[in-house]
Amino acid sequence: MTLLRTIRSVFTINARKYSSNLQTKKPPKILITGGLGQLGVECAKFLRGKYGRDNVLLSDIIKPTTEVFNDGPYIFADILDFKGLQKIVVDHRVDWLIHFSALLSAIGEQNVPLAVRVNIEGMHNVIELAKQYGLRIFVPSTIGAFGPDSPRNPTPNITVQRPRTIYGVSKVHAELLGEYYFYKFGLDFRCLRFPGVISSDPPGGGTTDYAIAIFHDVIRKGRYECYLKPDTRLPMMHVRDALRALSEFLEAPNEQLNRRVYNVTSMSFTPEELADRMVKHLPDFQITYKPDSRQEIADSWPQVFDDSEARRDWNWKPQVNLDELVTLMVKEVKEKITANGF
Ligand SMILES: NC(=O)C1=CN([C@@H]2O[C@H](COP(=O)(O)OP(=O)(O)OC[C@H]3O[C@@H](n4cnc5c(N)ncnc54)[C@H](O)[C@@H]3O)[C@@H](O)[C@H]2O)C=CC1
Ligand SMILES: CC(=O)[C@H](N)C(=O)O
Repeated sequence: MTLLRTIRSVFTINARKYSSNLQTKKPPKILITGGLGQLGVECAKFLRGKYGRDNVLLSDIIKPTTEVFNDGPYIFADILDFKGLQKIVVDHRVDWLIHFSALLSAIGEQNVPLAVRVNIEGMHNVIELAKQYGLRIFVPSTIGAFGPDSPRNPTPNITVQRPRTIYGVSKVHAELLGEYYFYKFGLDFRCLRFPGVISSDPPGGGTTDYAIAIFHDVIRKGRYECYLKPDTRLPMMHVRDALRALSEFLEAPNEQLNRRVYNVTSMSFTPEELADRMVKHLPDFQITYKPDSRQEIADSWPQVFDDSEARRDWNWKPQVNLDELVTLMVKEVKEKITANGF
């Protein structure tokens, strides 16, 4: 059999398996790695609403809160332990893998060897795992996969990628490896490049974290010291849109996808513009600016992200604009502070 025919037949088998799943409405069994970070818990809630509580397995290497533990299945999974991952996929009959484990941009610069292990070695493990067991695999990439040589306003889907953080380098590596496995082995690899994702959960140590921290500090203390300059423009998105993008993209039929890696975004704003919109809800707060090493990272990232290919191929469309994002965040952060003092 020629290589091309082999790839086609792997595809046909996977596509048949999935379309028969859709016809019988058998929901996929989904494993989320790195699930106790900013995105994982919300993602599990969202997907459990869609596919059923027991069909979404949340995993991480840290101990879950009682609330997370009671919310649905949770297991220990270290992405650096290949055999452990194999056992989970077999024991739980996993169909889809959502790979969230990572060290983000700012924290990655503080521990480069660990970022290499988690972001690069970990990626090697999960992609081999997905290939071995015929899983559909989703790996998020980021605006951080671009660098100072990339066009910044707008940044198209295909352009120069020369990031200057280990986080960015590891994400470009993940994108390329995933595309390679797709072409070589027919692996159903899917990847979205997210902008800064905003939610009320604590962020994991990125450059866009200010847009979350500002709500917590202003609501609790009435002031915020921002580590980026007031005019630093970055692409952003509310978590509601991010999870909807992930879910719609995961469900898109293969025939609709011209790429395995897509830019997605909702909006772009600066700290100053965000603070201006917040004043409507929280009139008396102070913001000061004290740029640190994250400024250099932000200055090398896209300012405006071009997601026209995602809009064209699988009908991506954001729903939450800046005013709605501020309204949602004020409400959600207040609720979180009341509930657990965070
Ligand atoms: N939050 C954001 O603004 C954006 C996130 N992304 C991507 O989405 C994914 C999830 O992001 P967040 O939830 O914000 O990250 P996070 O930093 O909040 O969470 C990452 C999780 O990975 C876990 N982890 C670390 N080492 C591990 C290991 N050896 N085995 C298993 N898990 C391990 C950590 O315990 C942590 O819970 C990441 O891949 C990130 O690059 C992409 C763009 C934007
Ligand atoms: C945009 C991201 O990937 C993340 N939030 C970070 O700032 O590192």
